[in-house]
Amino acid sequence: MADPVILAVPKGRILEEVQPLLERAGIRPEAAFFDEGSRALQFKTDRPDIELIRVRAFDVATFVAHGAAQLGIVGSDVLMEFDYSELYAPVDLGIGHCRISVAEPKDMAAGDDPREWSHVRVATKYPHITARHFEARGVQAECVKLNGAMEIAPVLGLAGRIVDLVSSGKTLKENGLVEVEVIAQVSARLIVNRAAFKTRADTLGPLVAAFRAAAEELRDAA
Ligand SMILES: Nc1ncnc2c1ncn2[C@@H]1O[C@H](COP(=O)(O)OP(=O)(O)OP(=O)(O)O)[C@@H](O)[C@H]1O
Ligand SMILES: O=P(O)(O)OC[C@H]1O[C@H](OP(=O)(O)OP(=O)(O)O)[C@H](O)[C@@H]1O
Repeated sequence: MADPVILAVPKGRILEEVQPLLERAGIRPEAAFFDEGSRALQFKTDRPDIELIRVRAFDVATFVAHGAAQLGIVGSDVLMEFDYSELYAPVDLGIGHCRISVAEPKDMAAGDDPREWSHVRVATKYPHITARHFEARGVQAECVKLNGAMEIAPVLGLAGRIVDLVSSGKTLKENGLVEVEVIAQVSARLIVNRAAFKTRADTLGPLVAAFRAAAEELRDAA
């Protein structure tokens, strides 16, 4: 039998929303997959032709782009940041909804007009998205790359503004920040390695179709 297809899934907050999607797509992972306490990284499913790996969100795209995994589930924020030509993103899965935004301290926003910015210093996990956004606006942007907890940067003077994901707005609020510009809406996508999509079309074609149908069913049920 051919090697199993590897589906890369991000650990963390998306995992909960992935569960009904996998179920509807007809893939039942072994129990340890949904156990956040499990230290295993690779998991079997009830289908001998499909295995799962659980990796960091940004790394899902890397595994699939290099063909180490053939399929992945990843936020469109990650695809916007890396722009991998080896990836094909055929299905919007309708989960992991949030937006990527510019935020600044509440006090600063009171007397600030983003249309008047000429230079900004921004703390972010997304330096490429940030650079592209401000370049298109004709604003000179200096990025400080962080891997998390961007919200603490303005109060400590690391950068006046941040670019980060916002969903309920709770994280911004609790850190005295307000959203001043929305850069893009974000949701999770199914990604496929382009070369594998050709060489393993018999397995990957039906799987892409199953995820498309599962996402539509969940959208209709919502
Ligand atoms: N507040 C949110 N609401 C909805 N979706 C989100 C939210 N935050 C992140 N996401 C989505 O989930 C993905 C993973 O985000 P998460 O915050 O779990 O990553 P992380 O904890 O920074 O990852 P890691 O620490 O593993 O690198 C993001 O790429 C994004 O698409
Ligand atoms: O608007 P909210 O609903 O508050 O969500 C926004 C927060 O969610 C994400 O972080 P997450 O909780 O995934 O934590 P992490 O990035 O620190 O892992 C994001 O980086 C924000 O900090």
